[in-house]
Amino acid sequence: MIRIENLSKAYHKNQVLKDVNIKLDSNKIIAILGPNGSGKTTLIKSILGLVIAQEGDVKFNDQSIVGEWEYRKQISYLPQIARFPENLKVLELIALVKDIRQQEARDNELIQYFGLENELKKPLRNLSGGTRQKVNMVLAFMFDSPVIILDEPTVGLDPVAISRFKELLEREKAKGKLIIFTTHIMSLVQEISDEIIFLLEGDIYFQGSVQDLINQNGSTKLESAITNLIENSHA
Ligand SMILES: Nc1ncnc2c1ncn2[C@@H]1O[C@H](COP(=O)(O)OP(=O)(O)OP(=O)(O)O)[C@@H](O)[C@H]1O
Repeated sequence: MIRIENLSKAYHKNQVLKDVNIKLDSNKIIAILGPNGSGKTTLIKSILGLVIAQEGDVKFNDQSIVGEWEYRKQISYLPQIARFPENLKVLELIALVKDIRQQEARDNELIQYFGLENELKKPLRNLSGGTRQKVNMVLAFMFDSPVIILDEPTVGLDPVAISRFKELLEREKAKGKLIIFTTHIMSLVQEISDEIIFLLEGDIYFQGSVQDLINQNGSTKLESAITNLIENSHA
C-alpha cells in the first residue's frame, strides 16, 4: 500500500533519515519506534507530504506522492501536537474538519464512545489535556480512511480511554486498514502491533514482529530487547 524508497531527509546539516526503505501493507497495525529525535515524526510527515525529502520517493498504491494531494483523502492523521484556534468550540472544530474533508463522518458515534457529550460547547482552550486528545481521536477516526496514522496517540489518555482506543484500533484493523502509530509505551506495542519498525539515528535497525525482535535480542520483554538493540548498535 505504501512504499518508502531510498528516502533521505536532512534539516540543514542534521541528517534525520538515511536512505530509508520500507513497505507498509494493509490489514496491519505497525508501530514506528525509536528514541527521541530518531526521525519517527519526520518519517510520518514524509508519508503525508508535509516534509519534502532531498532524495528518494514515497509511493501510495504504486504512485509517487510527489506533487500529489488527492491521496491524502485516504489517510486520517492524528498529529503529535494538534494546533487549532483555541477559541473554537469542540463542535465547531469537528464541523470545520468535516467541511474541509467533505466525506461521510461518524462523529456522533465517536463522541459518545469517548464520553465527550458534555465537552462539545467548550472552547478548546478550556479542555484538559486528555479531553483534547479524545477530541483528536474523534477527528482521526471519524472518516472511513483505509490508512490511519497516529503520532503518540495515547498521550494524556486515562486507562478507560486507552482501552477504548485499543478496541477501536482492533476494529479498524479488522476492516482491512493499515494503521501506523508511534509511541514510547512498549507494553502497548507488545499488546497491539503486528509489526515494528525501529529507527535509530535515521536508519531502520529492525523491521519485523515483536516476537522476532525479542528472539533476536535475547530477552523476554520488548523493553529490554530494544535496550539490547540500541546497546549493540553502539558496540
Ligand atoms: N522542522 C524542523 N526543522 C529542523 N529540525 C527539525 C524539524 N523537525 C524535526 N527536526 C529535527 O529532526 C530530528 C528528528 O525529529 P523527529 O521529530 O522526527 O523525531 P522523533 O523520533 O519523532 O522524536 P520524539 O520521540 O521526540 O517525538 C530531531 O533532531 C529534530 O530536532
